Amino acid sequence: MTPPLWPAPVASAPVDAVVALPGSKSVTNRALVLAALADGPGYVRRPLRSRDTTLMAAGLRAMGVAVEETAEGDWRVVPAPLRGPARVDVGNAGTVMRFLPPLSTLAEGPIRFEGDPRAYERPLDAVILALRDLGADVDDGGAGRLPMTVRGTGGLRGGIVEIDASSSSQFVSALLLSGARFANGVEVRHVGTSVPSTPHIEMTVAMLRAAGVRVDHAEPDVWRVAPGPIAARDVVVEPDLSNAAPFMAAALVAGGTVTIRDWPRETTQPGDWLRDLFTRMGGSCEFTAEGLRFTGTGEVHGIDADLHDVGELTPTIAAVAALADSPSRLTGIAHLRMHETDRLAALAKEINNLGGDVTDTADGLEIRPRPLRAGAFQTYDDHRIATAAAVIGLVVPGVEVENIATTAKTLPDFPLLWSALLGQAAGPEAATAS
Ligand SMILES: O=C(O)C1=C[C@@H](OP(=O)(O)O)[C@@H](O)[C@H](O)C1
Ligand SMILES: C=C(OP(=O)(O)O)C(=O)O
Repeated sequence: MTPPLWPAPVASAPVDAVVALPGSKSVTNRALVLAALADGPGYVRRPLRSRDTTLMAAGLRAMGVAVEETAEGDWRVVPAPLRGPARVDVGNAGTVMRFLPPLSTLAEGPIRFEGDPRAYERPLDAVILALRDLGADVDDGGAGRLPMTVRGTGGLRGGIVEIDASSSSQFVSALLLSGARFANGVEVRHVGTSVPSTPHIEMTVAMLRAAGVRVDHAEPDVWRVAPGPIAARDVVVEPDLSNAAPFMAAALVAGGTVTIRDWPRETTQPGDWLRDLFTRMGGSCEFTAEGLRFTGTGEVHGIDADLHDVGELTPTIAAVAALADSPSRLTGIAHLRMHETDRLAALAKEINNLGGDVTDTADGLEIRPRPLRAGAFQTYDDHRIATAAAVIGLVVPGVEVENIATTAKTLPDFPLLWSALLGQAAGPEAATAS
C-alpha cells in the first residue's frame, strides 16, 4: 500500500524551541563496530536507534556478538569469536555495507551480505579489491558490488593497500576500523582525486585512538593502523549534528530561535560546519549552558560553498538556498549522485517541480531562488531529501512529502520532533514513521 502523502506543516509564527536530538548515526555505528572487536564488554550509551543502527547491531549479532539492551536504554556489547554462516542485511546503510565486510574477514565461516536494491548500486569495489589484496576470499560474482559473500577464515593478513576512495570516505574508515585486528595491521594509501567527507575519517581516527589503537596519519592520503588490541570502552554518543540541519534551517527560513541541546564544543561531526554555513546564510549562533542557540530572521542569503567535506548537509542547504534572496552555488559534491539516491538530480527535479530554478552540474547545484508553489515532493527513499522537503514546506503552503517514513533511516521520530518544534500537534502520519 502506498503511504499517504505527509502534509508538511507551515510555520505560522517564528519558531522558538529547544530540540533534543537522538545520537549520531556515524558515531553509533563506529562505536558498535569497535565494541564488537574490543578486548572485553563495553557500552554504547545514548545510541541512535534508527534503521541504520539497528541493522548494524543485527549484523554484528548475526556474526556472534551480543548487543544487549540495558535497563537505562543503552547497548552493552559483548565481543565473541566471530562466526558464519551468517546473513547480514545492510539495508541502504553505507556504514553497514562498508564497515562490516572488513570485520567479517575475521569470522570463521561464510558471511553473506545483502540489502536494498539501492545498496546493490552503491560503490563498494574499492573495499572488495582492498580486502582481496589484504588476503581475503570475497565472492561478489565479479560485480564489484553487493550482494556478496566473504569467506572468513578467522583472521586476515593485512598490510599495505592502495585504494581509490574518491567516491566515498567510508572505504577508508571501513579498513581502518577493523585494521588493528589484522595480523599486520593496515596501511591504506588513497590514490585518485580527493577523498570526500574527511571529517568522517577524522572521526574514525579519533575513535580508534580513544580505544588505544595507534593510528598514524602524518602523510596526506595515507593512514597506518598498528596491529593490536582495541580497548573496550564506555562511549556516550553525541547528538546527530547532521540531523540538526533541518531544525536550524527552520529558524533561518521562518525566523526565530532553535536551541540544539548538548551540542558538543569539540567534535569531528561534519554537522559542526552548520554553525558557519548557516551564519553565512543569515543566521547567528551562540553556545549556551543548554547547547547551541541558533537564531534566524526569516531572511536568507544565498551561498557559494564547497561542500566536499560535508556532503551530507547538502539537501538541507539546497532547500534553504531555494528560499534565499540571492543565488547559490554548491560544489565539490559529485559523489552525492551515489548516495541514498542521486541527490543532485533529486533535489533539482523536486525543487523545480514546485516552480524552482535549480541546475544539477557535474559536481554540484546552482540554485536561483524563485517563488515556490504547492505540490508533491518525491523523496526517493532518502531521509535527507524528506527533511529538506519539510524545510521548504514551512514557508510554502501545500507541500506534500511522499514517504516521510523514510526518515527512519536516521531519525525515526522526525514527524513528532518537527510538530513539537512548531508547537503543533502531530498528525496521524507521524505514527507511520516511528
Ligand atoms: O562514515 C560515515 O559515517 C559517513 C561518511 C559519509 O559518506 P561519504 O564519504 O560516502 O559521503 C557521509 O556522507 C555518510 O552519511 C556517513
Ligand atoms: C550518505 C548518507 O548515508 P550512508 O551512511 O548510507 O552513506 C547520509 O546519511 O547522508
